[in-house]
Amino acid sequence: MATDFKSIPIIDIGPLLAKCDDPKMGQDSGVAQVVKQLDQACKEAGFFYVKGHGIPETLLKQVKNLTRKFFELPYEEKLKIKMTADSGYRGYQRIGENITKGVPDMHEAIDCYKELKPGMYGDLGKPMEGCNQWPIKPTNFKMLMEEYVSLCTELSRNIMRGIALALGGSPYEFEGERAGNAFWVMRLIGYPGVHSANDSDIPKEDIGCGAHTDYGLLTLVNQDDDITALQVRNHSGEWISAPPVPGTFVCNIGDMLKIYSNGLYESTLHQVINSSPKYRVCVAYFYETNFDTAVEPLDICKERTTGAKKFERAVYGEHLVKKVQTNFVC
Ligand SMILES: N=C(N)NCCCC[C@H](N)C(=O)O
Ligand SMILES: O=C(O)CCC(=O)C(=O)O
Ligand SMILES: [Fe+2]
Repeated sequence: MATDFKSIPIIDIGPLLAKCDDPKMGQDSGVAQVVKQLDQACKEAGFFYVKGHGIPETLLKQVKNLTRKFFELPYEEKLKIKMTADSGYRGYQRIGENITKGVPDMHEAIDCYKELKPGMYGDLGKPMEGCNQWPIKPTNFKMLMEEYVSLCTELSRNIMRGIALALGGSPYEFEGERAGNAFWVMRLIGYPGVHSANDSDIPKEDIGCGAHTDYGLLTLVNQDDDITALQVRNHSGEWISAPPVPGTFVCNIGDMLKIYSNGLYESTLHQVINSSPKYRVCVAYFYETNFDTAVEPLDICKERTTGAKKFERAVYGEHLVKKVQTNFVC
């Protein structure tokens, strides 16, 4: 249950990563320390920063810089990889095309998804079938982003081992049938800065991305180092900023982990408002369950709550498809 947190904790996950391939990791005191911090952060805020994650800061910067370069291209160039339903919702969407709760978001983005082979998940997967659309310019775009995705996937699997322990399970609760073949989403996002009009107008603060929860298990946010724009809602409804902490990821819990944990951990509402004059870039990676997994509260979590299940089972792929089919104006 979210509390009235006023800030978001920073967790050094180094000791967890050092032991995450050891089946006895749960008995290690360094791991136990990290697990305790993860449990507290997931209960209180559903948000935490991670440091000691092993992904080089130079790579974090490179993916943001390439993303920034792409958004600086002329509109016609960006349209070459335009997102459509036929492209499996993969590709470029212009500012205002993504809508959250009926309001256009003031961001542009490239959406990428793990590629699904045709027919792989029958009718369920059909809307998401397609190949990612990578820009031809800059040339190393695809290679760098695919490298980044594979590092984020591995890191997320390891953080989920810690979260599985935090829930009182085995480290492998979120592998095999549940998330052993994890689906992923990556959004390369650009938020224009506020432009005060020349005639002393009060600068208009547009919503970069309206209040929402994320859909899957765990999100890794790699945000620009110099602009505070991400806000997280606490229990009493205040918006708490998640300022950049260079070299870290902001992590948060998605809807599927809320269900698995029977509400012990919540998928916290968050929004983005860029009130700086500068353009802001963010690369968000979403680690999900297997595409066709039917998610329902884990027994260990029901026991730790009231004994009764608080959420009905949900098929991740259905949840995602429902979202993407209503997220866009076109
Ligand atoms: N894959 C994820 N989580 N994307 C988050 C996008 C949030 C905005 C979207 N319009 C919405 O209303 O969900
Ligand atoms: O831009 C950010 O900091 C977060 C973006 C976000 O919440 C999302 O894409 O789901
Ligand atoms: Fe989000």
